[in-house]
Amino acid sequence: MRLLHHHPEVQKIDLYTSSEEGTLFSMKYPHTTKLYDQPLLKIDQAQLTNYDVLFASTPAGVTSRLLPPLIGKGPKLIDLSGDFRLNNVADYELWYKKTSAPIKAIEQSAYGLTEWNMEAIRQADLIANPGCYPTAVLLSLLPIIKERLIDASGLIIDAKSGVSGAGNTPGPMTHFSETNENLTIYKIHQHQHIPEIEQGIEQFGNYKTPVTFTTHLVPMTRGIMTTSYAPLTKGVTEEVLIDCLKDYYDGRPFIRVMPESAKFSTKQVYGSNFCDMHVKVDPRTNRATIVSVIDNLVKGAAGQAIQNMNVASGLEETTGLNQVPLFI
Ligand SMILES: NC(=O)C1=CN([C@@H]2O[C@H](COP(=O)(O)OP(=O)(O)OC[C@H]3O[C@@H](n4cnc5c(N)ncnc54)[C@H](OP(=O)(O)O)[C@@H]3O)[C@@H](O)[C@H]2O)C=CC1
Ligand SMILES: CC(=O)N[C@@H](CCC(=O)OP(=O)(O)O)C(=O)O
Repeated sequence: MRLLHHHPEVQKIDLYTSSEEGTLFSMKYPHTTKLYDQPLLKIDQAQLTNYDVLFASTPAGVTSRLLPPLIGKGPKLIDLSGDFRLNNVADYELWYKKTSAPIKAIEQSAYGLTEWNMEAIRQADLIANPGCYPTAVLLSLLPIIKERLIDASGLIIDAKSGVSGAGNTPGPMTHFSETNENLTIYKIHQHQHIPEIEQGIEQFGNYKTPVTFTTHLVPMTRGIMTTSYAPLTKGVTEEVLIDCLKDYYDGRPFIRVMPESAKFSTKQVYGSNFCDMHVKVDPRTNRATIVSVIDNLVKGAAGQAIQNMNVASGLEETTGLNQVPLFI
C-alpha cells in the first residue's frame, strides 16, 4: 500500500478481504487514516476482472484456486505466495503439503525474479513473485554459478530473517517474548524455499544440484541476510567473482555489488528495493563467502511485485521504487 501510494501511474487502489468485509482499512491500520479510510471489499471473482493489476498476498493454498479462472480475463495477476513458483507439481505437494495449482496455470505463469526473467514477465498474465529467501540467494549466486566460478555441488547457504518474514498472522514463533533476545533456527532441511532455490539454480544458472539451506529468525522487524559458502573453481580469485557480479548487473538499478568495506548489514537496504551483495575469498580454504541483503517486505515481496508490475505494464522498472533506504 505504501509503495503503491507513491507510484505515479497508480490511479486507484481497492482492498479485498476474506474475513473483514466492510471494515475500514484505516480502522485496522490507523497509520493510514485520511489516506485509506475505505472499506475492505469481499472477494468476488467477477469484480476482480475490472482492474489492470491484481496483487494477491495470501497464504499458500489460496491463489491456487482463486487465480486460475482469472488468467487471460484482463488484469495482470501478481501472486506473492508460493502457489505458482514451482514448475513441478509433486515438489509443491511435497514441500508445501497442500494440493497444487492446476499444472496448466503453472505453465502459463512466469517466475518473477525480475533481473533474470524480464521477457517472460513482460508477456505473462500471471507472475509468480519469488519467495523472500530465494530472491536474496539467487540474485547473489546465479552469475557465479552460471559462469562455473564455484563448485555449486558443494553449496551451503545460511539465511537469517527478521520477524516480518513470518507474516501478518501472529504465532508462537513470533510472540515478542519468544523472539526478543533470542535466535532461532527453524525448518532445518524442510524449508519450502529449498526446491525454489534449486529450481532457480537449474533454470537460470544451468546447473542441477541439491543445496543445503538453513534459516534463522533474528529479533528485528525487517531484513534478510543470506551467506553462501562454496568451493572455488581452480584459479578463480575474489576479483574474478566481483567482476562477474558487476558485469551481470551492469545497469540494473536495484543490484548493488558493494566494495570491500568494514560493514555489511541489513539496515543498508531497509525499506528499499535494493539487493546488496558482497564476496570474499578465503585463500586458506579455497572457498568463497557470498553475502546478500534485502528488505524481505520490499525486494523480497511487495517491491519486487511492483517492479514486476512495471515490467509487465511497459513502465520504467524503477517507477515508484526509488526510495532511499531508511538507515536510522
Ligand atoms: N512476509 C514476507 O516477508 C514475505 C511474504 N510473502 C508472501 O506475501 C504474502 C503475504 O504474506 P503474509 O502477510 O505473511 O501472509 P499471511 O499468512 O499473514 O496472510 C495474509 C492475509 O491473507 C488473507 N487470507 C488468509 N486466508 C485467506 C483465504 N483463505 N482466502 C483469502 N484470503 C486469505 C488474510 O487477510 P483477510 O483475513 O483480510 O482475508 C491474511 O491477513 C503471502 O503470499 C506470502 O507468501 C512473500 C515473500 C516474503
Ligand atoms: C521468518 C519466516 O518465518 N519467514 C518465512 C518466509 C516465508 C515467506 O514469506 O515466503 P513465502 O512467500 O514462500 O510464504 C518462512 O521461513 O517460512
